[in-house]
Order: sequence, then C-alpha cells, then structure tokens
Amino acid sequence: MSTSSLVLILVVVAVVLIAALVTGVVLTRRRRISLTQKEETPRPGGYQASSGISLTPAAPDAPSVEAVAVAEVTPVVPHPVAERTEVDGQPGVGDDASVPRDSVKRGFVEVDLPVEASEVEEIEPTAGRLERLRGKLSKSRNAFGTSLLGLLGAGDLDEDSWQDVEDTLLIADLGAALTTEIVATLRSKIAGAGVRTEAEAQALVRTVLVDALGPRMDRSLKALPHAGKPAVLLVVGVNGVGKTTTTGKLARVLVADGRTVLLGAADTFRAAAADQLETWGKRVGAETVRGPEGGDPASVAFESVKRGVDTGVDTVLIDTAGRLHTKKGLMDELGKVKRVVEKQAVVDEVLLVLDATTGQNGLTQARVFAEQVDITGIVLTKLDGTAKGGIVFQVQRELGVPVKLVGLGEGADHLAPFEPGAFVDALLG
Ligand SMILES: Nc1nc2c(ncn2[C@@H]2O[C@H](COP(=O)(O)OP(=O)(O)OP(=O)(O)O)[C@@H](O)[C@H]2O)c(=O)[nH]1
Repeated sequence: MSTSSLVLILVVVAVVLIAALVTGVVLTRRRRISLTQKEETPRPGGYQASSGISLTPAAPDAPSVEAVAVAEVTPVVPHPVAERTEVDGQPGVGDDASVPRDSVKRGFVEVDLPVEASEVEEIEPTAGRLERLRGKLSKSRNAFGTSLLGLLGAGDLDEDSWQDVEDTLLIADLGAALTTEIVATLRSKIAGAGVRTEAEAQALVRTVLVDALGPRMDRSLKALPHAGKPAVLLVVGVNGVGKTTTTGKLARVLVADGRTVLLGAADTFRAAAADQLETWGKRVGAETVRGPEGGDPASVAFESVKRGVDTGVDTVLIDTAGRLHTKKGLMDELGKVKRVVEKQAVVDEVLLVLDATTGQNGLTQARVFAEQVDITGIVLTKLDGTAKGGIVFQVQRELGVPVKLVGLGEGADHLAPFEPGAFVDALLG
C-alpha cells in the first residue's frame, strides 16, 4: 500500500472519530437540557399561594366569624348514634374489639415506600416551597380557563355559546346546581356591564368563581397545642387518596415551623402503611406509635394521643386506614376511633382527604364520612394530575367545610394552603 493511500485512510478514520465524538456531546447536552427544563423551569401562571399554611391553636369556646357564617348556612347533620355497634367506647384488641370488621382484609399490596431515612432531613423553609409549586395546577388551567375565557371573551353570546359555557363548567366538575347558578350570575352580570374583551371576561369570571368558593371561610389549620395538651388531628378518607402522604407532608410543615410532632399509625390493616408513616416520621425526627397488624385502630389512636400528652409534643397526627365509605362496619369504626381519642384530648381537626382525580365520587365519599365524624377540613390531593379541580366548589358547598390544603404532587413538600383567589387564578391562567 502506498504512503498516500495510508495517509488517506488515516484521514478518513480521524474524520469518522471526530464526527462520532461531536454527535455524542450534542446528544448528551440535549438530554441534560430537557431534564433541567422539566424539573426546574416553572410554567407561567399556576397555583401560587400568597402565604404559608396558617397554623393556629383550636379555640373551641370562641368560634370565628367565618365559622359562625358557615354554620348559619349549613344544617348540622345528626350522627346516627342508634347505629353504633360498640357500647362502651373503650378500645379493644383482636377478639376483644367490639366493632365487627365487615371488610375482607387487604392482602399483599405493592406500595412504594419513601426512601429509607438514615438520619433526620433538613427541611426547606415553607416560603421557598410555594415558589416551587408554581405551575403545578396547569392541567386544570388548560382545560378549564382557556375554553371558558375564549367563549366569554368572544363578544355577544348566543344560546349555543352559553350552552358551551355550561358544558365547560360541568366538565370541570362544578356540578349541575352550581353550574346553573354560576351561568345565571354570569349572564346577568354580562347583560349589566357588557363584556367585550377576554380581560374583562377574566375579571368577571374570577369574581364570580372566587365568591362561589366562600372566601371568608376559616382555613387555618388547628394544629397548635392548647390548654397544655397537644393538638390532635385525625386524617381520614378512602383507600389510596393520599392520607399517609398528606400526614407525612403535614409533619414536615409543622417541624419546619419549629413544632414537635408525634405520628399515630392507626392503619392496622396493612403493616406497609405503618412502615410508610414511620419512614416519614424518621425523616422529620418524629416518633411513630404503631400497634400490631390487625389490631384495633382505636387502641393505637388512643395510645398515640396518650404518648403525645406524656411526652409533651405540640401536635399528634393520626393516620387512619383507608376505608370504603360503602362499608358500614368500617365507617362505624372510624366514629369509634374519634370517640376513644376524645377520652384523652380534644380532636382539633378531622381532615378528610379526597383525591381530586376521582371527580364526582369524591362528593359521595365526603357525604358519607361527614355523617360519621364531624369533618373540619378537606385536603384535596392530586390536583396536579387532573383537569377537574371543580370538585372543590361542590365539596365545600355540600359539607359547609372549607378545603384547607391541596396536594400538588408526590414530592415531600408538595402541600399548599388552599386560597380561593390563587386557585381561581390558576384555573383561569
Ligand atoms: N400526584 C400526586 N400524587 C399524590 C398526592 N398525594 C399522594 N399521592 C400519591 O398517591 C398514592 C397513595 O398515597 P398514600 O398516602 O399511600 O394513600 P393512602 O390514602 O394513605 O392509602 P391507603 O393507606 O392504602 O388508604 C401515593 O403514590 C402518593 O405518592 C398528590 O398531591 N399528587
């Protein structure tokens, strides 16, 4: 082979190698850029609460103005005392448990446990957390706001257009009654004021929707100690809605606020649920009280509060087992858990966790739980994954109970206070 052929071959090999190298670098960069964009660049708009979660001690003797206002419009539902199955309200374990279990015990279920914590984590202050939640509600915003504002901003509306407005509200889960009401209000306001532009439509819709969300309701979380005893919060709801995750996130908020917390794992149906809660506890440095698998949840709740009082923590958070609202025995059991805890201390909050992605069924769940225990606040989870944020309107209206917190993701800090203005802004974009 001549020298010139050898030089030619070497040049070709060198060119191929350089081309491969350049392609590799470009691909790696692209991948990195798309990852960064996904995780760090917030989309414009989105849910932006203006402050952190408001924590207060309960003041049972002095209800707030807002609570009184809510009570005035909401008839109190009497509890079905006659249907209770236990007679003495005392906790029992195993065969001694007085409430029959009418549900098949859940078998082995695959659950993702939070990453095992070897030491207590540093928790970022809540202020920065709100900024990071920007854009989390974007799915709801896209579906709801864009079409509604487009319709209303288009000038004079004929009957077909009003039908479209109505459909948009219904699809967003506002429910038939509220939709009719809101459309009637919008129609009369538009007739009175005249709406020419999308900006005018936005201002009008914002006012009407914020008003429908009861902006004066007291949404502070009664999670601070009072009368020398810890605040006690009970977290309830059907299976898989996010009770344990919310309890863990809430513990983080409290600890970040300088509070001491004890967790009660009153989900005795699944050992994995108690493990999951205990891991959250370890991550924030909180003790977790748990009982034997299959034991009496009321007993665990009782022991948790007793331990919380003895150790002088600020807040006891009790995570209960997921229970189908259609199973009477399990719902009775929930009433018992609350009554037993009340032998030790006041239950300051009963937080009903609802999964926003379940739409109308969330409303049915809310009704049944409210018949069993006095719900004091709603936590609406998974709002990051639904275009149906409208369930908020209906649940509040039906129960007369405020949505206090929203879950906006699976992350440990994806919990935000519910603010009607911020919520509507996020919906409308
Ligand atoms: N996207 C999203 N996922 C959430 C949110 N809250 C909880 N989850 C997820 O929902 C799933 C169920 O959450 P859990 O906390 O185990 O629910 P649970 O109600 O305690 O479940 P059971 O104990 O089986 O009744 C988990 O994968 C959570 O990460 C949220 O706000 N957004």
